[in-house]
Amino acid sequence: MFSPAQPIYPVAGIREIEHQLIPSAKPPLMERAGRAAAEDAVRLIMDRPGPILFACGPGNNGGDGFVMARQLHQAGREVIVAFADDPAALPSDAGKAHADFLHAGGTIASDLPSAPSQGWALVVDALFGIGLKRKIDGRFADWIATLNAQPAPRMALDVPSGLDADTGRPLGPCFRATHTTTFIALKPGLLTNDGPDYCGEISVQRLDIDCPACLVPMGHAITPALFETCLVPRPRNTHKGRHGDVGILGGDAGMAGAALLAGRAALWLGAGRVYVGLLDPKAPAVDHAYPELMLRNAPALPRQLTVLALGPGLGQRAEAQAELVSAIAGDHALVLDADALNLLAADPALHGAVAARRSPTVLTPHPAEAARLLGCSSPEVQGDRLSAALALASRFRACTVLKGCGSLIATPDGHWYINGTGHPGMASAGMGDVLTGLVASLLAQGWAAEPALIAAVHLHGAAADMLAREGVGPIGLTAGELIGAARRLFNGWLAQARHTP
Ligand SMILES: NC(=O)C1=CN([C@@H]2O[C@H](COP(=O)(O)OP(=O)(O)OC[C@H]3O[C@@H](n4cnc5c(N)ncnc54)[C@H](O)[C@@H]3O)[C@@H](O)[C@H]2O)[C@@H](O)CC1
Ligand SMILES: [K+]
Repeated sequence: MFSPAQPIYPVAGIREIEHQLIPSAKPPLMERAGRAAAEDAVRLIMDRPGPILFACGPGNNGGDGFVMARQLHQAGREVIVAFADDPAALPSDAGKAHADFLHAGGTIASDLPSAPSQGWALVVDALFGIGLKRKIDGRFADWIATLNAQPAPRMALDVPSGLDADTGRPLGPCFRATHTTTFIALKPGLLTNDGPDYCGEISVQRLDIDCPACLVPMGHAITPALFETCLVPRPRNTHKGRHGDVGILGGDAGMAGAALLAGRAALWLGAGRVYVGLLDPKAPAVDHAYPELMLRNAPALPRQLTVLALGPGLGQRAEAQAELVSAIAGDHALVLDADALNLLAADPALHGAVAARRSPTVLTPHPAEAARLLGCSSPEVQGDRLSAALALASRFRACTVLKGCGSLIATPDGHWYINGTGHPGMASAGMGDVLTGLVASLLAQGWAAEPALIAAVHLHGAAADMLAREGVGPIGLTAGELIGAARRLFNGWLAQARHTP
């Protein structure tokens, strides 16, 4: 069985849940959070000897730290708590947690003590959570530097201090956790941008609450459960005409490989027929390594296609621009990638035509392409990846993936998803072309755009992860190698899926 897709709430959504639940929750949410974190800590450090160091901040995140420290102290662990603010200024629940810790016999230091000779068993960051308002500086910045330098497992409560929980952007100095225990639900910033580098392994402690209907749009972390209903075996009585005709259009001089990679990915994931239209007039007429691909000069590409993917190796010559105009006008499903996106960005007159298409459109920009389409800079896109993906999906009425660490998928209806598969070895040429081929293939086989894009993005990363486990990568993994792994994995998913007739 596939594990269920976990909900993700932006900070405003978590605040709404807290607002609804905190007044009546028994035991209080902070008590539950601290206890759950203490259980995670025990699992994490098992028999590792030595004291546990806590750095507690001036808000409720600090309160979680006091509860957790009290739990571990009462369980017989040596805990050292650093807290340098005025206890009277703590919010009420945190003030109570502070008092309870002292009452249980705990002691509090006003600065981080020097490391014990045998080292800390664990360091716990309870400085700031979702209440972070600005860059951390001064004493807290010094504390974070000291904590990050400890050769011990490092655990963050709720969010690594310094990380923006919505965007995954460190606002300045940031705790670098090896484990993050997050409360109530995942937040987008833990999963995208720099978030994964700062969070380490993440565990979600729901605190036994039922998330009430939340006013803020909610996303999901992708698992195959999201597209399981599309993983349907083929009838035995079938033929290639029922599994879609894919056209890949691109491959200008020197870039034929990009289009060929996309074509092979489409074929190996099950498309019925794959045509590759190449803009380079001197392009070969056959791919001898993969003769199943039907190569054409771009003008001779059949136009009666189920899906056209425009972009891999396309270049930006006038011919490419003309292909973009005609592709947008076609009534097939359309995937726009790479230079097709750059050409679209440069011609705002086409934007309305994309949004008005009746057949599904999928956009696959990386941050620089997204920035061109939105008329802003890449750092602005990276500064709020979720908003950028949602804006593109809405503006072009197209399912959109904003690629990069924690790829974000947004739909025109405002649904969004974050992908957790993949690794840094995928930062290499041709990976995007393969993704384009995978999504085109699923569209060709009748998948709706939303599950097709979710599945292709998840599969793309999961195939890379599988190869890395087998020793192929992370470093040195090539895009071509990914295609066979994606095929293997996808067939495994098909075999695993529960089929409701
Ligand atoms: N309210 C509750 O009962 C619960 C709260 N929870 C915890 O509480 C956290 C949120 O608590 P808060 O809203 O109090 O927020 P935080 O504890 O994250 O931080 C808020 C405090 O830090 C200050 N601050 C923010 N940025 C700063 C900076 N850069 N430098 C110096 N000071 C800064 C604020 O002025 C405020 O005093 C969650 O992340 C979670 O850990 C959980 O225990 C669940 C229950
Ligand atoms: K924290």
